[in-house]
Formats: sequence, C-alpha cells, structure tokens
Amino acid sequence: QGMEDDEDVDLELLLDVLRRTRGQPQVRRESSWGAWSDLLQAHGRRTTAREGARRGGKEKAATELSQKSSQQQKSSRFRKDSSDPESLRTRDKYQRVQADRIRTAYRDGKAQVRLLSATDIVTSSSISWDVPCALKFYQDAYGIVQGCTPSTARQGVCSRIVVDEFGEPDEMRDLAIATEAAMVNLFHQGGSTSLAPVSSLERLGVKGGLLVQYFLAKVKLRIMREFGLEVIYDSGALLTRLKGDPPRDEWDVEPGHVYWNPHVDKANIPTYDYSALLYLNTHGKDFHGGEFSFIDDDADRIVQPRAGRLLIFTSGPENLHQVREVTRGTRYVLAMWFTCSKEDQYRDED
Ligand SMILES: O=C(O)CCC(=O)C(=O)O
Ligand SMILES: [Fe+2]
Repeated sequence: QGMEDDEDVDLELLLDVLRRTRGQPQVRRESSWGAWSDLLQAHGRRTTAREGARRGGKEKAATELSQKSSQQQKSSRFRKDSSDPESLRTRDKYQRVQADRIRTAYRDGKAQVRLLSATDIVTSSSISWDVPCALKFYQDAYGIVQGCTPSTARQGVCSRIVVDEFGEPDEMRDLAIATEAAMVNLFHQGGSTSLAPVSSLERLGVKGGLLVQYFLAKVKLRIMREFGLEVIYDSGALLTRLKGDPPRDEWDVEPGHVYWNPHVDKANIPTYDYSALLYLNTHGKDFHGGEFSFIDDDADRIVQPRAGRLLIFTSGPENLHQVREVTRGTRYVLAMWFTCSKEDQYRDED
C-alpha cells in the first residue's frame, strides 16, 4: 500500500524543467552595489517566446490528463481542518509527495542558478520561467476548475513569474514600518515573526491596513492577468519578519526555530493554487541571507528579494522552495495565497 497513490502525481514531468521566458523580458543592472546578471542575460538569450513554444508530446499528454480530470471532478474532496477520511487521506498523500520531492531534490553540491539578483531590475512588465505542472496534485484537492486551476488554460505548463517595481518604494517602506509597529509585543519563533494581516487590520493602522488590502487586490488581478484566469479567490495572507539576530526574550516561544525548511505550499494547505510574495525590503542592503530558492532536481534557482519585487508561482510540487536563513539584518515580506475553490476561499471567521 502506501506507494500506489504517488503514481497519481506525474513527477517525471518535473525532471526536465523547461526554462522559457515570455515576450521580451528586459533586465537592467543597478550600477551601485553588487554586480551580477550575466547568467540571466545568457538565460534570456536561450529562451523563446511563450507564444512560439513548441507543444511537445508531454504537453499534449498533460492536456488530455487535464480534460480527463475535469470529468472526474468529484473523485475526492479536501476540507480544511476536517478529520473526515477523505481529507485526512488527501493531506497525508500531499505530505508524502512533499517528502518525496525533498528527498530527491534537496541536497548539497547542486548548481546554484541565480534567476534574479537584488540589483537586477526587470524593466519589462514581467519575466517568467515555465515548469511542467503536477496536474494530478491539483485535481485531488477539490477537483479542477476550468479557467483557474493551474495549467488548465496552458496545456500543462505552470510558471514562476517576477514583476519588479510592483510596489512603490514609499509603499514598501510604509508597510514595513506598519508591520514593525504591529509586531511589538507579539510572540515570535526564534528569528521569525508572522502576522495574519487581514484579521489584524486595526493592529496595522489605517495606512498599513489599506496597503495590505490594496496589494491583495492588486496581486490577485495581476495573477489573473499573468495566468489568463477567469476567477480566483483569496486564501490567506501573512506578513513575516525574519531577523538575523533574534532577541532572546520572553516572547520567544520556540528558540532556534527553523523557518528555512524546503516545502510545497499546497502540501501544507491543499486548497492553495497560487502563491505570491511581495518583498518589502532588499537583500544585500537591508539584510544578508534570506534568498528565495526554488529547489529543482538539477539546480537551486534563486531569486533575491528586492523592495517592490513581486514573485508569483503555482503552489504545487513543481515549485518546491525555501527561504534561506537570514544571517544579518531584518527581512520583511507580504505572502499571499489564492485558490480556485470558491468554497475554500478565505473568510475572516476562519
Ligand atoms: O518569504 C519568502 O520568500 C518565502 C516564504 C514562503 O515560502 C512561505 O511563507 O510559504
Ligand atoms: Fe512557501
């Protein structure tokens, strides 16, 4: 027993990560501190426009699978916080797929590919890297929602997308200040402090609260546009502060807490479909360490946080990732998750 379910997830698709960019992404290098982007430029030259992408056999198979999936929509159902056997089975299966991905892909000595450094600025509207979707993984949570579930509109292709200057410097600074104020006298786990902003709008103050609501809506619209979706629903948000030198005080409920575990967002909350990270400050300037890394079988692919940078990606096992340990300074991020399941959308009472 045990292993049979794993075959449902088409993980061999993950073995050959397709790297393609869409349109004509442009990246400029900031002249002041740090110097890097040759790798990126080399990458850009090798990529082809998404529209011109060849539809290979794997993608065709993925389309067929997606069509088949839509006919079997009600085959299983995950319910958040539920202990019914179906939900427990789904959660258990998702955790096993995550463990499998970690076992295969998380190891020392891998190639380190920097997709974007903090000093690179994406000047085109966005830059994207495509990865094959783990389609079955999406189906099992609540069925397929055409026009929303990752890849249903895109022949089995999932993505990682970066938009720079999504938030203005002033907005990012104001939100970081509001976050810092809201986190006074809050419990923390070692270097990590998190706050669910939607249920703590008063705590964030008028400006901070408005900024969170504004960016939730703006990010949602951007995801719909980037992925060509008809609908999408909120599924939760978190403001997180990571400190390189965590204070050893009475608010520390878990000294030495490890927040840099590799994980699949959807393995932890099966109804998540799209993940978004809006960085409020900048690697190398405001903090050291704290890089975001996609953990692929062949390489780690790194995006360094930069104030105003939006990183969005599909939440399934095609996007195993980690945030690396912050070694110095303080890092702020607004993380947001979205679902295609109307029934599972975030409600304040949750
Ligand atoms: O802060 C980041 O860059 C990533 C955070 C993350 O992966 C998560 O909260 O699930
Ligand atoms: Fe995550």
